[in-house]
Amino acid sequence: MSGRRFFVGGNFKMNGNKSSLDDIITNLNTVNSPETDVVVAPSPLYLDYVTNKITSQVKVAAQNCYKAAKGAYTGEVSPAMLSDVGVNWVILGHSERRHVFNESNELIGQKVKHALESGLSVIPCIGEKLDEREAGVTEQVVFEQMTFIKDNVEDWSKVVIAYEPVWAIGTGKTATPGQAQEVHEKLRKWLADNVSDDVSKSTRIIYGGSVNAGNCKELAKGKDIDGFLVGGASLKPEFLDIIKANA
Ligand SMILES: O=C(CO)COP(=O)(O)O
Repeated sequence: MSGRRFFVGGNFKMNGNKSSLDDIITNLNTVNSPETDVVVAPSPLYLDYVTNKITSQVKVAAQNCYKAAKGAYTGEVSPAMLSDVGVNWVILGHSERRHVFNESNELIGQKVKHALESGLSVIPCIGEKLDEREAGVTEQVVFEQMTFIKDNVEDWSKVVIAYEPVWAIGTGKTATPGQAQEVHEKLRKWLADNVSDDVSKSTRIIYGGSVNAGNCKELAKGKDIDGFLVGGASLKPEFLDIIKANA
């Protein structure tokens, strides 16, 4: 056993309203998986709503935040504001932030730094696009993304890395357990070589990209796969099965 607690995140993306969130919360409030960390990330508008209704066994994350505590940044949310409403986790550098909203490695690094300094735990996301995988540069891409993250982290106990190959997100095309494990193993070695053995052994690396109730058990067998970041299936009752994938 690795000693790394299984971790399952649900990224609701820009989905849900009060009524559908109520259904999801009712379902999640039946969760009984004390050995697993469960975190859900609703739209920022509903963070307070979900935080107030969900069982304390499930933590709440933001899907993004800015790199400053306050100021003239129209439309942005700060880590200080998240803490103020009881949200202690944030996803940063998600593929949609990188590729739809053009967030750079530099900006993501700055956000990671500020969020950690503000006391949040972070889930930085990395992953290659299809053309990059086909060109054989997956490692190069994810290692470069990791470098910008690493340079901004002091306390790795507050970091869960999410490997999400862009070509597997929302496409129904999951990485095979072998493909996912291969990259996770390389990322763990990268952590050993570039940070420390301790950090490599203790940091959770979770997989995201079309995870569902049908494929989660096989994926969870990968020795370097410490859980999942789930999109579409986290909005459905099957999310509970994914939470129990390693049981
Ligand atoms: O982007 C994801 C989670 O952050 C994955 O999304 P899907 O599970 O919908 O492919």
